[in-house]
Amino acid sequence: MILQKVNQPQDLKTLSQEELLQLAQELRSEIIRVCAQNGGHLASSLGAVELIVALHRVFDSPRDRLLFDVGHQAYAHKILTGRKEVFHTIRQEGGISGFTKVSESEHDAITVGHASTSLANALGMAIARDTLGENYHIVGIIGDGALTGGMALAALNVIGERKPKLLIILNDNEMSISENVGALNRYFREYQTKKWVQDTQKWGKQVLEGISPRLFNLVDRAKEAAKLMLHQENPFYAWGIRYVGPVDGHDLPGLIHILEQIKELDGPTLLHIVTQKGKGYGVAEEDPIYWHGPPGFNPQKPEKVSKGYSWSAAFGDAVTELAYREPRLFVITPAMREGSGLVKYSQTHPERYLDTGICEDVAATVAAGMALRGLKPVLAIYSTFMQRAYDQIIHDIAIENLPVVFAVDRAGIVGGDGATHNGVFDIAYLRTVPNVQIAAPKDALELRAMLKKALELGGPIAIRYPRDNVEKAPEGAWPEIEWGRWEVLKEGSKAYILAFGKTLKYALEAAQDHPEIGVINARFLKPVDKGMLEALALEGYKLVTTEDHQKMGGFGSAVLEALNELGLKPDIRVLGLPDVFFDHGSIPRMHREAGIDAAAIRAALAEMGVSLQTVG
Ligand SMILES: CC(=O)c1sc(CCOP(=O)(O)OP(=O)(O)O)c(C)[n+]1Cc1cnc(C)nc1N
Ligand SMILES: [Mg+2]
Repeated sequence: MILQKVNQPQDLKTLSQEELLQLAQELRSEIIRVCAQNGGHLASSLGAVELIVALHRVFDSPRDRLLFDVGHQAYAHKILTGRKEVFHTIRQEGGISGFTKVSESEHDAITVGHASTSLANALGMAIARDTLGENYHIVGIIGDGALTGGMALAALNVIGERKPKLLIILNDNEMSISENVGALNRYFREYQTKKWVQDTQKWGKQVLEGISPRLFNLVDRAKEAAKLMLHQENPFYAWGIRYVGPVDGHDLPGLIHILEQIKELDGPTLLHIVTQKGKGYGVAEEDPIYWHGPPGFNPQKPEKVSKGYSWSAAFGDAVTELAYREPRLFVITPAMREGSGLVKYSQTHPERYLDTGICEDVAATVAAGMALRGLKPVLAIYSTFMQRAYDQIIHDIAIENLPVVFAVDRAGIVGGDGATHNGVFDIAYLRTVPNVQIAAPKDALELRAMLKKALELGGPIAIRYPRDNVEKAPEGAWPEIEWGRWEVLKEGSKAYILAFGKTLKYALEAAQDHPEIGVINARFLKPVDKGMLEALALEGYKLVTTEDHQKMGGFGSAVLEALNELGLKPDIRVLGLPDVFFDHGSIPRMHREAGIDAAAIRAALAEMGVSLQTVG
């Protein structure tokens, strides 16, 4: 086993070419083994194995800085940089992160999880290096999906002008999570579709002329392509960036050779490598979408597993049905078709579906444009990724009170993806924006009711739901909902728990068998239901709010502000996530630690003197 001899990157310097090739295979086996037990970003990491071996062979981490965009493809990097003994803990409770993380290793140049940040970060590092008169290499490794992000494209614009010595590696596997989208992606597909360009170049014109005019034309196209390959129209040249490629991203000796050739070039160089997502593992090569981030599996007999009926599926079913009833409905996703439950919708309503690529800011303002011109856009977006569209929500949507519905998925702590992916700020950052309303359904039926009503009401409305399974709503069910009104789920004689989303189950659990404790489905978070709140306070009930969101600025804050406006001071406790980041791990454990679960609710009630007699 070569891997046994490798503990740090410098151990690669003495390996022979055969040993490096063997090492790549061993890395692949280890990534498959660990992803089989833990789940994780399998296909992306398999596709980057040769690249990472070549990088650590040619460059000297941690002196040289390797910046992995998104950081989900860096499993081989983690193994090669002193973490092979703990790699089996990846994404697990107390284990290493599934992304690169500065605080985890000196070899991790950036802490990531959100896409498209590596190039701006690399530019900043290059400026720091040059300003301080230091001398080391900086390499930004970015996928074709991440390159659809505005941050990445804008960074290229600055890099091309400032021209620091910087290597950018475009890892192009034609995939984001779904198939990749965008004009740049199309450019690379059309003009460097490797096979026919290489074939025609190989055959030569005279051979083809003798065969048939059709093939002759093929050569002309190849000539055209060659002209493009000579960068006549290559966009990177417009950005002032040297373009090298495309090259085979799995040809380890070739990669090492070319990296050694271009390593010392001055100014910014982009090396375009073409890889296969899932390389080296059949099922992942065949279906890089499912195997982008699978749950655990049997490595000898890998099979797709159903993760149950999720809130995302409930949303997808709802908009798919709604689109037949509402011809102006248009659904937008920023590169999260599968994650947002939109595969079926994209097939049944392709003419009213847009995947913008990984650019939430663009997606939000496209929705604004649609709304300004008579459509009813629904932007399907994860809470954490909606952070990228904050100014667009304010500036392009809320000021004019445009009818845009935000279907906010993954609201709350998400588990394995950790701090970069938790959806725990959206209530706070949306609540402060005038005209924006925020709702949280308790089940799939209520989600349908809210979606339908939101499209009728108009204005910017966020409907948020957690990463969780939910009971499927009957097809065709479109219940009404009293907009803005909370719902009493259980009467109480002394206290009420105000909850929504995942914490509703904690509230019902805390109140179970306790007649003195009532539960309210506080399904409208902005505006809160002041009428019901006033009645509860005036009748002297003790109140507990609980939310899977930062306490600061969350739902509980909204309730306190409303009580203050009402001039009421009931005995109340606000439970929410403390002012820290929650890393990857078990959601129930984090909820317990954060003090938002049933035990915490009961403790808060006891502390307010509500004795819990158990009945029944
Ligand atoms: C992990 C995660 O959240 C990923 S990985 C990924 C595809 C990246 O494609 P790329 O071509 O860059 O890499 P590849 O997988 O090797 O093909 C997306 C869209 N996401 C979700 C996502 C959405 N939006 C933002 C801002 N960041 C992230 N990370
Ligand atoms: Mg890709």
